[in-house]
Amino acid sequence: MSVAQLTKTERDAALADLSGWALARDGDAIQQKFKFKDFSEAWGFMSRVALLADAQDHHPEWSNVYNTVDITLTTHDAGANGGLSQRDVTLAKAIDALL
Ligand SMILES: C[C@H](O)[C@H](O)[C@H]1CNC2=NC(N)=NC(=O)C2=N1
Repeated sequence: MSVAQLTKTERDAALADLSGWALARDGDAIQQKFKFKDFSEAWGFMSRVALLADAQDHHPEWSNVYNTVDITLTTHDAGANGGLSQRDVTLAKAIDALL
């Protein structure tokens, strides 16, 4: 199902309201790298994000290397080939609220 892509103005406003997220993929995604004390802390964070993501039916693209978790948020169903939508911003805010 198609989801509305944020306009440039909406995107800039959303970004100003988030902490630590940067635009990626020519504005079609936001990305942040999180760093933890060790693997256990990183995995605990990922578990909590996974529950949030599934509850929102909106899933991150991510990778983990020991104590770091790199998250990219984009909406597959927005725009022609994926884009940034309010669903990404909502999930990013919920992730920020975990920390
Ligand atoms: C059917 C299901 O609701 C969709 O495929 C959801 C699942 N999770 C999703 N996650 C992300 N990141 N983008 C989507 O467009 C998306 N769509």
